[in-house]
Amino acid sequence: MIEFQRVSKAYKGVKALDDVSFTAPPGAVTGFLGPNGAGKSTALRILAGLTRPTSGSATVLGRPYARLDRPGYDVGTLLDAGAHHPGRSGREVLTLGALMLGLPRSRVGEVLEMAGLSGREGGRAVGGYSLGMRQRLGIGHALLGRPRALILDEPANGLDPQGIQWLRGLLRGLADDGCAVLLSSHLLHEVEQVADHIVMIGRGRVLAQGTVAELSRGHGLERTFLDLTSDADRSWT
Ligand SMILES: Nc1ncnc2c1ncn2[C@@H]1O[C@H](COP(=O)(O)OP(=O)(O)OP(=O)(O)O)[C@@H](O)[C@H]1O
Repeated sequence: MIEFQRVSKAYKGVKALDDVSFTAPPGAVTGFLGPNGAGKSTALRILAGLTRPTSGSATVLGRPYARLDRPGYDVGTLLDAGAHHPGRSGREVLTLGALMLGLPRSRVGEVLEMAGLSGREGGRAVGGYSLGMRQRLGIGHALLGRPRALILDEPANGLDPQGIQWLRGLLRGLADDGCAVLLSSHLLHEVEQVADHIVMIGRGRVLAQGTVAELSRGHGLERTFLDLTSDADRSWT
C-alpha cells in the first residue's frame, strides 16, 4: 500500500501540494494524473524520501521511505529517466544495481530481456539511448529487486506505440501479482488505458479520485479532467 495523508509542500512562494490524501492499493495500478506543474513529481519525490513535506506524511508499505528496512526490495522507483551515467552501458547500470542489492548476475539478463534491451542494446552506452530506451532501462532498474510497490514518474514519456503496449502489459502483470503500482502522467489516454484507479490533481490539490467509470460521469474522462483542471486554474486567479 502507498499512502499520502494530508501532504502539503510549499516552496518559497509556491504551494506545490495542498492537503493531498490518497492511497494506491496493492494489486492495482493507480494513475496519478494532472497537467504540467500540478505537483505530481513533488508528490512522488516526497514518497521516495527525496523531498520533505511541509506537513503530512507519505508512506510505502506502512512506513516513510527512509524507514524501510530493505528499500531496494520493497519499492522500485523511476523518477528521472536521465539519472544514469551516460558513459555506462545499460547492462553495467543494471549490474551495479544488482550488486548493490546483493542479487545474482542472472537477474541482470532477466531484466534486460524484460525491458526489451537484451542483445546489442544492453551493451551500448546510455548516453546514446533514445528517451524511450532510457525509460525502459529505468523501469527495468526499478524492478531489479522484484519490489512490492512501484513508483513511476511519467514512464510513458518517449515510448513509441510498441513501448506503450509493452508498459501496459508489464504494469498489468505486476498489479496482478499483487504489486502496488503508482504512475504519474499528464497524458489522460495513457492513464485511462492501464489504471484501475485514477487520482486527478491540479494546482497541488486532489480534484477527484475513483475508477475510470466513476470519473467519466457519463460524458468521458477527458471532459471531467478538463472541467476539473480549468476550475482549479480559476480558483487560483
Ligand atoms: N525545487 C523547487 N523549487 C521551487 N518550486 C518548485 C520546485 N519543484 C517544483 N516546484 C514548483 O511546484 C509546482 C509543482 O511542480 P511539479 O514538478 O511537482 O509538477 P508536475 O505535476 O510534476 O509537472 P510536470 O508534469 O510538468 O512534470 C510547480 O509550480 C513547480 O514550479
